[in-house]
Amino acid sequence: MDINIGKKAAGERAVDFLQPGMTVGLGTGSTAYYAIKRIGGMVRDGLVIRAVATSEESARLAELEQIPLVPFDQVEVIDIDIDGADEVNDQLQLIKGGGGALLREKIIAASSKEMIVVVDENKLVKTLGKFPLPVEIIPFAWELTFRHLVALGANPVTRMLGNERFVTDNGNYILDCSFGQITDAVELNTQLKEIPGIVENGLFLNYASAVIVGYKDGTIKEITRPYPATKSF
Ligand SMILES: O=C[C@H](O)[C@H](O)[C@H](O)COP(=O)(O)O
Repeated sequence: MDINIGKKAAGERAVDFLQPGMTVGLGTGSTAYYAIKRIGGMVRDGLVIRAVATSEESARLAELEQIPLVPFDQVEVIDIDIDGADEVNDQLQLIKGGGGALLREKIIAASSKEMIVVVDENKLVKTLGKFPLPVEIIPFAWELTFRHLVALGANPVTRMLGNERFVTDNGNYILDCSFGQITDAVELNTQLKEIPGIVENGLFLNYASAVIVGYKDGTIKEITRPYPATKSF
């Protein structure tokens, strides 16, 4: 229960940065949930914004909350993206995709002027890699992609949902990859991008503009990037 106090504090605080007229990216997961819920309350109280969702799950929540959604292809730029993370290091590099939403999350983060990451205190790490890195792969020849990842030392495990393979919103599979401590995330990201069959991986290296950390006593800490995020597309 305590953990949700931190998630709620962080998720709700991020919403303070919204301004009327903005286009907002709605993240996925149990922390972004609190941001979406608060945005919903503000919209019902008269705040005019429009939003794009990073997953079907977040789109459903936004609809319940009466937040106006626009299809991503009708949006040129997103003002603020509020999203969670599975791990954050002190360079504001992230692992994301614990909920399987990494591909749309990365597309939306890359299209956003600001990405505010909301996490509870347990997500802060010195070195990325304790949380297995989610890698989204296309079903075609997935065994071959799996073998490429084994050769890279990824120890991949196919994500399951009950007895079936987990399938993303994009119709793909997820391999959860344990590389051990990821000391050079930039190099790993480059290596993963060279493997055919990988659609995207959960390393978000230059996206977060700020991280809001929520603690179990309800306090928050805001960490801003000392230099502007440079996004590579
Ligand atoms: O695919 C899911 C997303 O990347 C989530 O934002 C991430 O897993 C963090 O989720 P939560 O806030 O539930 O820990």
